[in-house]
Amino acid sequence: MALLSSPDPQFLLHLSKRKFPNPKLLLRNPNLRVSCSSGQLRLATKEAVTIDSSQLRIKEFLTDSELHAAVRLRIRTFYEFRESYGVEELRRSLTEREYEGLNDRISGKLVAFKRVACINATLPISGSLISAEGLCSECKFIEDGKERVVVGTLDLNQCLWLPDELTGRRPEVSGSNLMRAYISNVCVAKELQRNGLGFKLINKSKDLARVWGITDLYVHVAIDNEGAQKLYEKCGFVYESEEPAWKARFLGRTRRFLLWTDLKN
Ligand SMILES: CC(=O)SCCNC(=O)CCNC(=O)[C@H](O)C(C)(C)COP(=O)(O)OP(=O)(O)OC[C@H]1O[C@@H](n2cnc3c(N)ncnc32)[C@H](O)[C@@H]1OP(=O)(O)O
Repeated sequence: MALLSSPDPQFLLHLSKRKFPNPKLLLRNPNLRVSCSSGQLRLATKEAVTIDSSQLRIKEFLTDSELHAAVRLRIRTFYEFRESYGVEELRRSLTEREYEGLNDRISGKLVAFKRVACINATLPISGSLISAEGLCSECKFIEDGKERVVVGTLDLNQCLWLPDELTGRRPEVSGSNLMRAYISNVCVAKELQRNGLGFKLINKSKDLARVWGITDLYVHVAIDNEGAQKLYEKCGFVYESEEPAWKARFLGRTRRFLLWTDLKN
């Protein structure tokens, strides 16, 4: 199998014009789509949306409507739905369940969480974003009478551990002084990935964590999610531990790494 981590579009176009005997290509460039039928490699460039950085806002959510939009982005990113009878109902119930859970964590109803913030990256519906119709209709919200779209989101959780996840070792917990936090639910709209949004969101969460007095920040990542691992590595996270295979099997999911970064400096 050919493994291309940064395929050159010209090279792929060249390949696509030829019969390719066994074109099993594993592509990791999110802006390229490759399909293959009867030995013919087909290449399509996904509609890439560029960002006007001057319009980008990254901050903790303010309104209920924005929180709903952030949850819709999560459901859209983390679940794959096949269009079929009842799929809308399923989407709605997942969204409601996630919204209620997040709202409970943020409003302090769950004692295991000392403090939780949902940090969103948002853009106005204008310019090149208009071409991302699905994203705009699903993830829009109103702010000061104007429509904006949640294009990236994550949670910052100040707590000892997250349910069903590995627990960080640092810092040792003394008294009620909880200086450990975890980032979770990191996602960027697929139309806008590789524009630096993930990096900016993580940096924003580090800033907020410092304001909260956090010294040790953690994130869990599936061992096969290379894109996210590279992002966390770029943001200064390093390996601390990994989930045992039996536990991942028991929970019916891919094994996770636990990554750590020091916020003391
Ligand atoms: C705790 C958790 O939530 S783990 C789950 C993480 N979330 C997901 O997997 C959901 C689906 N994926 C996504 O939403 C996005 O791809 C994210 C959040 C992983 C990355 O967001 P993006 O905005 O695309 O990342 P961003 O553009 O900031 O990339 C920063 C760096 O991360 C690395 N990176 C990001 N995506 C990839 C990728 N697909 N392949 C390789 N490297 C990648 C690169 O080093 C990149 O720097 P570069 O562009 O200068 O090379």
